[in-house]
Amino acid sequence: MRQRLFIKICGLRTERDVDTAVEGGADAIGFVFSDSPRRIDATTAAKLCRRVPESVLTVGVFRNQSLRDVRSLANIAGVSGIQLHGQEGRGYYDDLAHEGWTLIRGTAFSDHVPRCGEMGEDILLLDAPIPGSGTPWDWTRKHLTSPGEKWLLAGGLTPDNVQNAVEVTRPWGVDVSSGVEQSRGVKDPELITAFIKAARAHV
Ligand SMILES: O=C(O)c1ccccc1N[C@@H]1O[C@H](COP(=O)(O)O)[C@@H](O)[C@H]1O
Repeated sequence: MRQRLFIKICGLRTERDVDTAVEGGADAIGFVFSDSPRRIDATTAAKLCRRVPESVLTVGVFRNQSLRDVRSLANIAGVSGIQLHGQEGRGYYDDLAHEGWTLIRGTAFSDHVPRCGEMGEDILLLDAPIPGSGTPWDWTRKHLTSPGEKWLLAGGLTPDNVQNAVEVTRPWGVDVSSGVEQSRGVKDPELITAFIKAARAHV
């Protein structure tokens, strides 16, 4: 039997959107703490995190920020996971290891398929070159090499294409931001619900 697909909804900023994702069955939700139209301050994220059951992973998303800022913002928000989406090196991951966070490494897909765990991450996220842009990459090339067990497909996913994307690439999970928005940075609850339903409808 096929394993349950892990679903992360990223770039949340309101109580309504957090509740919709959790009630819809998301396994993880993301808060963006780097430059982005979805950026949220850590105090607001902390209030939102308090609405989320422990079974749902709360993730702070960072990009080329200092370790000091990452630790500080993640602690204030009270997230359980840290997603690094820049050029953070192995030493950066080593510094964060053993501090109790689930570490997600976001990286653009290229001809060299990275392996989950090679930088010390718990989950690998394969994305388009510009994260959060809503641009899909050529998923059909992924199957040339498997990136390992725990990897998330991301980049331009929508309620309309996620089922096909999952069937083609067979990821451990999926991550979406733009594809569940009514305008840049503004989530659409109906699209969040539709995305989760469509992602879980794969065969
Ligand atoms: O969403 C952002 O603005 C963002 C900023 C900095 C790093 C990562 C960001 N988002 C991540 O991008 C992917 C895919 O997004 P999309 O569905 O193509 O819009 C997702 O994993 C977000 O975590």
